Amino acid sequence: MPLTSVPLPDADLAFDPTWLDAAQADALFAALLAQVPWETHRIRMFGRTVDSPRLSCWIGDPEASYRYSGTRFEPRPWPQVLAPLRVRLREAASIDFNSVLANLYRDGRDRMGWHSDDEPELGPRPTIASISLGAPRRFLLKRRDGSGERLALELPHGSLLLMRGETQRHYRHALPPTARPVGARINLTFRAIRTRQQAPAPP
Ligand SMILES: O=C(O)CCC(=O)C(=O)O
Ligand SMILES: [Fe+2]
Repeated sequence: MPLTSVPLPDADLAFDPTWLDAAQADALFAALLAQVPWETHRIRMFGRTVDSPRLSCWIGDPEASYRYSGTRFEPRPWPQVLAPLRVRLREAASIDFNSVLANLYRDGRDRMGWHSDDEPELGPRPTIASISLGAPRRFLLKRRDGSGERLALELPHGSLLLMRGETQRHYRHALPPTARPVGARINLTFRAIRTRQQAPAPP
C-alpha cells in the first residue's frame, strides 16, 4: 500500500499499515530481538531519574550521538538487517536518516509517556520514521495547546508512520500500557541527527 496522509490539524502524518510484507516483518522482528543489545535507559521524569519502562538501544552512524531525557547516548553500530531498510526509507521520505532509536515493549505493561521528539539535534521540523513490528499497540497524539485535539492510531506489524513538519511542535505522542494480553512489540524511530559539523554556527 502507498503512504497515505492522516488528517490532523497542523500535523503532517503519513501512514502505510503494510509497508513491510508479513515475511519481511517477521524476519526483521526475529533478527532485531536476537541481535540488538537491548538495555534499560535511564530517563528524567518530574525531576527524578528513573528506569524507562521498556528496553531501548540507540543505533547510528559514529557521529550521531544524542541527548534526551538528560542523558547522552553514543550510538551502537547498525545491525546488518537495518541496512536495506535505511536505503528504502531514504527513498520513501527523502531524508538520509543517520540514527534510529529502537524500543522493545516486552508486554502490555511496557509503555512510553507523553513527549515530543523535539531535541535540538533534530532541528525545528524533524521527520521521524516509525516502523512497528510484533504486537499491534495504540499510538496516541495529543495537541500541546490543551485544545483537546487528539488522535489514536493502531500501529500493526510491518507498518510505517512518518511524522513530519510541525507535528512535534504542536503535538505530544505516547504509547500507553494495555491490560490486554499482548506479546512483544519492537518500534524503530529513524531520525536525522544534526552532527557537530552540520550544526549552525553560534551567533
Ligand atoms: O513506540 C512507539 O511507537 C513510539 C516511540 C517513541 O515515540 C519514541 O521512541 O520517541
Ligand atoms: Fe517519540
